[in-house]
Amino acid sequence: MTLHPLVLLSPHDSQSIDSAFGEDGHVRAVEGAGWAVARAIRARYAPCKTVVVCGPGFNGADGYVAARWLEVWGWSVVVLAVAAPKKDSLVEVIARSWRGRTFSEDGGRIANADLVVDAVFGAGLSRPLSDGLSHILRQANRLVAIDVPSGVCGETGRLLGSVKKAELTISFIRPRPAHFLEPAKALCGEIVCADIGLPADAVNEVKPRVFLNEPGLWLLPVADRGDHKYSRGVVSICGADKMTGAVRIAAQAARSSGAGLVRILGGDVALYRHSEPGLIVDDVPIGEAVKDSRRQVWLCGPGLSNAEVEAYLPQLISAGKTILADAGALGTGAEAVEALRGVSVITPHMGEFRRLFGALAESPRIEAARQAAQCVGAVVVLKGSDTIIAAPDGRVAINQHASPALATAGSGDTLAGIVSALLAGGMPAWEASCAAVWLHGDAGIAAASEYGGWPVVEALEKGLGRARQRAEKHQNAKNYKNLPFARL
Ligand SMILES: NC(=O)C1=CN([C@@H]2O[C@H](COP(=O)(O)OP(=O)(O)OC[C@H]3O[C@@H](n4cnc5c(N)ncnc54)[C@H](O)[C@@H]3O)[C@@H](O)[C@H]2O)[C@@H](O)CC1
Ligand SMILES: Nc1ncnc2c1ncn2[C@@H]1O[C@H](COP(=O)(O)OP(=O)(O)O)[C@@H](O)[C@H]1O
Ligand SMILES: [K+]
Repeated sequence: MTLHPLVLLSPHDSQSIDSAFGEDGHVRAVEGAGWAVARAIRARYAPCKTVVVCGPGFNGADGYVAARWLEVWGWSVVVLAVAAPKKDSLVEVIARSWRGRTFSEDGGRIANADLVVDAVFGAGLSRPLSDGLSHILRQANRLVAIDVPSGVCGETGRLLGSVKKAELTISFIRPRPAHFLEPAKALCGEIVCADIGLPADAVNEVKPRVFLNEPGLWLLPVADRGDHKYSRGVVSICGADKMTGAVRIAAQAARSSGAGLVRILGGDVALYRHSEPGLIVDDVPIGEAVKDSRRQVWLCGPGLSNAEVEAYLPQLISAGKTILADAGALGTGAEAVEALRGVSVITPHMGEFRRLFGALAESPRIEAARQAAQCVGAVVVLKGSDTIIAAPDGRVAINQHASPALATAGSGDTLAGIVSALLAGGMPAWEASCAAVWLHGDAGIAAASEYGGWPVVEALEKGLGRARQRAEKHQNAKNYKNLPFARL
């Protein structure tokens, strides 16, 4: 058994791995980690005046090993030991293998160095970084971080103090959630992940719950000779009377991402009938429509008023439909949360999330999304530049594959349409949501390159067929070449 390539390691997972290493194994792991750090640096920088700032734990230990290798390769290296390792600890033994110049006071060395290596604290930091330490690191001109820039909480991406931005961050085995979560993400620079070996026992110890959202985490259904429109899936969308554009955008996105049939029910029926000819428009009561067992998947929310949501949502829930609730269906406070019980997926942006869940919005986004998913019993897609997809069972995916070009009105409706199409295609809710976020991001990246960075929302749907094709290609690849970090 191996660890899935898309797993992101929490500090807790790392501790489980470290205990599986045993003492000898741990020394080998630190040797491997320090060597990887030195190699990653050597591959990117010419030999220069370097200060390695070492803390008291294993992050510091990696720093001592990296210093040793850089010096072997002829670099001018000094260590600034900002805290001594614990007496008689393994870190102390490893630190002694560094025989070069060591200082305990900065004395202006950091400001004068060409390169500073931050080996002070790793991802498991539990207390805020002291002002003294952050002052020292902030003087660096160019910084390379081991594991995470010191002061970053590896699990949540929160900053525990004032953190200096790194140009390069080198992590081990698998990246950390923080490497892809704001605000930490913006401070990590290029991410390199080094393979330092993993004891077989460790794989069983790690219970991965956080993943990078890339093809291979999920599998899209592929086109088959025997397909017919019902096998590809039917999406039904609750029609709005006034904000009809949102409904049409969602409908087009659902069709462009593979739904066999998309129907709009109610709202401004005349307008919908005169819009895209591929749409089917119904003017029957919702109570009638839910009796059709082929119409299992419903999108409720884009463009809808409160009154419209009240007319649709309870009937859909009591009919046991698979529901995606977005926009207008995401109301205010505990009563609105209660009204959502029974839906499969909700897709709030941060404003909608705050309105629904109040104080929970103040928690780190990954924790907030996970708790909200447990609270509603639905998949929560917390949108943003680092969209988080949380399942009620605790699984979380973090999406990187996106573009700021998506920050345009109606882009959320596009996403809702894609999720609906994948649900209708038979994917489970979390997988459908993850895949949809990736396809949406891919369409955004493609539209940005085609329209000079500033596409209108209607351009997104045009990229969805190709996005799906790219996802199918990558999801079948064994080598995971297209990840947003380099591998060593
Ligand atoms: N499994 C893995 O992922 C591996 C991780 N390795 C390294 O191991 C590191 C983790 O090692 P540790 O768990 O020793 O963590 P750290 O090296 O971050 O050190 C934690 C130590 O600092 C103290 N501390 C925490 N916050 C503090 C604060 N604000 N002020 C002062 N002291 C504070 C703690 O009490 C503890 O003694 C990783 O960052 C990575 O560099 C590698 O050596 C090999 C394998
Ligand atoms: N800077 C960004 N980088 C990547 N994706 C973004 C960015 N800004 C917004 N998005 C994405 O665009 C979509 C916007 O959705 P939403 O706010 O609901 O828009 P609307 O309600 O106008 O349709 C979300 O999927 C979000 O993740
Ligand atoms: K560090």
